[in-house]
Amino acid sequence: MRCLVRSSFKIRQLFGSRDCSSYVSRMRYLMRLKEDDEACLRALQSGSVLLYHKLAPLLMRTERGMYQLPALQATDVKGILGKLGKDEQLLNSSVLIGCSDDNVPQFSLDVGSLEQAAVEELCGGVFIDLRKAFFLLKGPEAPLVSKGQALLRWHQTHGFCSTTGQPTQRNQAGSQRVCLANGATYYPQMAPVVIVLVSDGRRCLLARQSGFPRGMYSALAGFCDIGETVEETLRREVAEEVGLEVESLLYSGSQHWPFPQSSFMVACHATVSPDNGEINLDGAELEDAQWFGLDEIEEALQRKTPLRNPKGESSVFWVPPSYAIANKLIQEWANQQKKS
Ligand SMILES: NC(=O)c1ccc[n+]([C@@H]2O[C@H](COP(=O)([O-])OP(=O)(O)OC[C@H]3O[C@@H](n4cnc5c(N)ncnc54)[C@H](O)[C@@H]3O)[C@@H](O)[C@H]2O)c1
Ligand SMILES: [Mg+2]
Repeated sequence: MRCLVRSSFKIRQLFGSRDCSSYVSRMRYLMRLKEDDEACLRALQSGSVLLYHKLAPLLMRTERGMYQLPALQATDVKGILGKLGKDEQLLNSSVLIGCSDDNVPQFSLDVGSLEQAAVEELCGGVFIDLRKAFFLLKGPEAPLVSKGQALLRWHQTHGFCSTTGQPTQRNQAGSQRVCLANGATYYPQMAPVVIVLVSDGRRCLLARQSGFPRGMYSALAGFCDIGETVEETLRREVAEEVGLEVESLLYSGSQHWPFPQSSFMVACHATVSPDNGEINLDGAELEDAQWFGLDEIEEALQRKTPLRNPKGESSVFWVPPSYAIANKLIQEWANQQKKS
């Protein structure tokens, strides 16, 4: 199996236009905040805070009917806590998630212990389940909100050491937890997943699980087994799910995917021989898998929202929306086909 990586091209494309010195200073600043609890606590006082209620992020509706993240500062959050008669110390349980381009440290905080409606009223926003919120936000706000939720979720589910059973204690940034009994350090985790768009040179292969929304087909995906390389997972998943033997692969990009929990999606293109393209479906995981030609794919890519039949279900073929890395793979394949 051949493995091709468009490395130098990719690196220039991703980072070429950035102001390198300010990027480096921002990353060094974040690094320091992860290591220095007091510096992180000070940074929090002048930082921006994304609020969540039981892991649902707070969004604001704009005058044009769109949604965005409210620009809350730490002082705003203290004001809200004060008005609700709650201890300002709750702010200190915020976790560090990044630093904006204009050097403002960004945190996320779950206020699930407060009354949801009261917080919404004071903020002029609404807490929306991430599955919906993710698709309502534009640009870098969607990955930021999913990162904030992923880190909060990890803390909520890793309060105890799996060896001693004793409580673990977080650092101020929330980048790690330590067991006070045996000193074991735990770091936030993502589960690696390979997502692959298989092509036979003329058509691409998309599949659907029974739980997908009606009519939606996506690229094949699968979790990496422990000890596997990306290449091995890709080859195994394609063999398991559709019974095909991959001949070559090409890395495309990656994405943090928050559903159902944090996955690290590694996206690739792969080819199979057109002479051995007969699909042999694993019915336990997939409901259907089909080869699609360029015309069908282009039509599906142009469908912004799926068409609905009178029962409210989509009856046509459509593909995941632009935020999903599956969409990027399908788009790349279509562009490549049009060139050749
Ligand atoms: N962002 C995108 O464009 C996109 C597109 C398709 C799928 N996905 C995501 O890819 C992920 C994996 O796809 P899949 O469901 O086909 O995987 P899969 O083919 O590996 O099948 C899932 C099964 O794998 C097992 N499994 C092994 N390790 C696991 C782990 N760490 N967490 C959960 N289950 C594990 C479970 O038995 C589970 O039922 C899904 O979470 C899905 O949301 C993302
Ligand atoms: Mg799968």
